[in-house]
Amino acid sequence: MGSLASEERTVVGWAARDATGHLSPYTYTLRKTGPEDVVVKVLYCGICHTDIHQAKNQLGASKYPMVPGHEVVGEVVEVGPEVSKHSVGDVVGVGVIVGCCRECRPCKANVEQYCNKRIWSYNDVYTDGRPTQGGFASTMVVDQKFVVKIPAGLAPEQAAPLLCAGVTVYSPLKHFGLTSPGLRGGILGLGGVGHMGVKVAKAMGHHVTVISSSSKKRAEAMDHLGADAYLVSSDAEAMASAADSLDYIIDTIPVHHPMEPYLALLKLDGKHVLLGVIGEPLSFVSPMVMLGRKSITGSFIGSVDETAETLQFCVEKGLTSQIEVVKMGYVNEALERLERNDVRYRFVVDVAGSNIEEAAAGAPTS
Ligand SMILES: NC(=O)C1=CN([C@@H]2O[C@H](COP(=O)(O)OP(=O)(O)OC[C@H]3O[C@@H](n4cnc5c(N)ncnc54)[C@H](OP(=O)(O)O)[C@@H]3O)[C@@H](O)[C@H]2O)C=CC1
Ligand SMILES: O=C/C=C/c1ccc(O)c(O)c1
Ligand SMILES: [Zn+2]
Ligand SMILES: [Zn+2]
Repeated sequence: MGSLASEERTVVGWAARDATGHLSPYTYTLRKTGPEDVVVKVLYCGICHTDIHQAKNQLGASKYPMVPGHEVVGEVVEVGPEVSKHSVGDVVGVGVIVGCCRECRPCKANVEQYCNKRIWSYNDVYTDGRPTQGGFASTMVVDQKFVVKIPAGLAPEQAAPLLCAGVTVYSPLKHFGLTSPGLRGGILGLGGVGHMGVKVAKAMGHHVTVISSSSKKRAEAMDHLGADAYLVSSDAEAMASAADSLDYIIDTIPVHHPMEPYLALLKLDGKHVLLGVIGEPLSFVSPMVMLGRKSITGSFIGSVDETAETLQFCVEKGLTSQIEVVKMGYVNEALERLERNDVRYRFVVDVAGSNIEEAAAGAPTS
């Protein structure tokens, strides 16, 4: 590594250049190491459905070139002089957020993901005016506040999906008081976030029903993930017999979908927690929530503290994510397969094992 803060680093990432969302090698520079910055050599980075939403401009605010990736596990290779949380050699994680104002109510309450001045790990602008770029890259420079230690006992590739998918389910269960054993939960959409939902909810002692768009994942859900029941959402009879049975639903569907069939599954005071990013209005008639005092709410990832808690929870409970590890050269196929619901359940890119700097020699720069 070059001497501390002396120069900007030139790194290689895989970037989308337009709304096709196709990623290709891209060379760019990172800021000099600031006093509170940690330089992270990326080892692994998970592929979240949000990476598709962003790379393909499905949220309408994408800027290119864009290096996605926000389930980043890496090794600390350099620290700024005022870094106290991390040391060179630590294995650490970086998630969706890399900056916040530190002054607003959410920041003071340590739920900085709800800061209106949050800085996203990619497709955003950092305090120095540069674009932020994510974890499908050889290296990131990140403020120590947004870097979590990966605890001993978690393999780095296993830890990657916990940094978004894992904490995204852990946080609302905790926040909404849904951690007591014996609760009956529904996991709607068995993908990257949903499969962590099954695992986390089971580890909390819940009775877990997977609600899926097909029966394809039934055997795995019941036999491997430990779900207690499995509903196919188009099976009207099965859905009707499960009416009024769930304390909560964790809804991870990434596209527009009807709400009423799922609201009907909730018991009195049941909660429907929306996690999927959907850019069109969802609809339901008011008696669907009035008659049963049901709540429809949402939740956004989790704080840095909750991320550390999620990692610890997974170590203590022996939870692992179910992943398919791929090289960076496969990332576009992986994105396509994720989009067509063909992964069990999270792709994780072996970034360090893909030699992207060497492979990209001669690739286009900014
Ligand atoms: N709120 C937050 O903080 C976060 C939000 N997200 C968002 O959550 C959503 C899910 O992310 P992720 O788990 O990575 O995505 P995945 O694609 O891995 O999983 C989504 C699952 O939803 C189901 N699904 C997919 N398409 C459809 C469809 N057309 N109709 C009905 N069901 C469908 C599938 O499950 P099945 O086969 O069982 O039907 C699929 O596996 C995304 O919108 C993502 O952006 C992600 C992370 C954090
Ligand atoms: O995957 C993590 C990000 C999720 C997300 C949630 C809500 C929203 O408006 C986004 O742009 C992203
Ligand atoms: Zn994500
Ligand atoms: Zn703030």
